[in-house]
Amino acid sequence: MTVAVPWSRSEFEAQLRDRGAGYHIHHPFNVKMNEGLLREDQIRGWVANRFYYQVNIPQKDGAIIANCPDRETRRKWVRRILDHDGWDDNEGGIEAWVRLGEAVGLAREALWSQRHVVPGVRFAVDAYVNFARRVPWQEAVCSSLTEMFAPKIHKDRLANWPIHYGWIDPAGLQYFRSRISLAERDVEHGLQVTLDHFTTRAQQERALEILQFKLDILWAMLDAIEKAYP
Ligand SMILES: O=C(O)c1cc(C(=O)O)c2c(n1)C(=O)C(=O)c1cc(C(=O)O)[nH]c1-2
Repeated sequence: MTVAVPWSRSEFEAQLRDRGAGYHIHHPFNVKMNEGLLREDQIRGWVANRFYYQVNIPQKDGAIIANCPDRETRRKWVRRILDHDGWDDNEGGIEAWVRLGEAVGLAREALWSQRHVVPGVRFAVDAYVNFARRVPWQEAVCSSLTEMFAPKIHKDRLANWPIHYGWIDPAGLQYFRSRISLAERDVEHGLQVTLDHFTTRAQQERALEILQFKLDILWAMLDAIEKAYP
């Protein structure tokens, strides 16, 4: 039996980055959003449904920490929880998302009630959190690497929403602005863990499968949102 040679670190990273072709930036609903083709109720539907992702991210990151015996990793990973939940005077990403909601005409209570969250979005997000709970922490870290592709999607929104959606107060877009540098920092750490841990060719291929699983979660969310707001 021949055993495939592992990819070099840089080739492995290139393979991971190639998976960006399947990122939800290319989903028809996101393409329409970016081109200014969505109605107000469709934008509101997306914001209300994505809130379910936002509020679950800290629980997902808490699950990774709960499974991780390495103090150095935990010291870095815990920042992600604070980024979303906030601390002291920093209101955090979840509150910034609520402000985005208000800017598109959704009451704070409408977001927090989660009454607009459709089943497909709930199932997809829950699958992500449950994955992080049950797999080795390095695999859960790997699943966060869709964030490699997120700065571009945030930048697109910052560039295009003010042009196409004049009815949205640009101050509401602060969440997207804040995520660009945070995502870059997160990816640097997540990639380092992934490149260090998945070293045999079989493990590297497993990492690509994990990344695809996460890409599918994001894609399935937009499928469900697109269907709910035709
Ligand atoms: O708006 C987006 O398209 C998008 C995508 C992703 C992603 O790729 O998972 C994240 C975010 N935003 C985001 O804001 C965020 O905080 C975040 C955390 C994570 C993660 O997997 O830990 N992904 C993402």
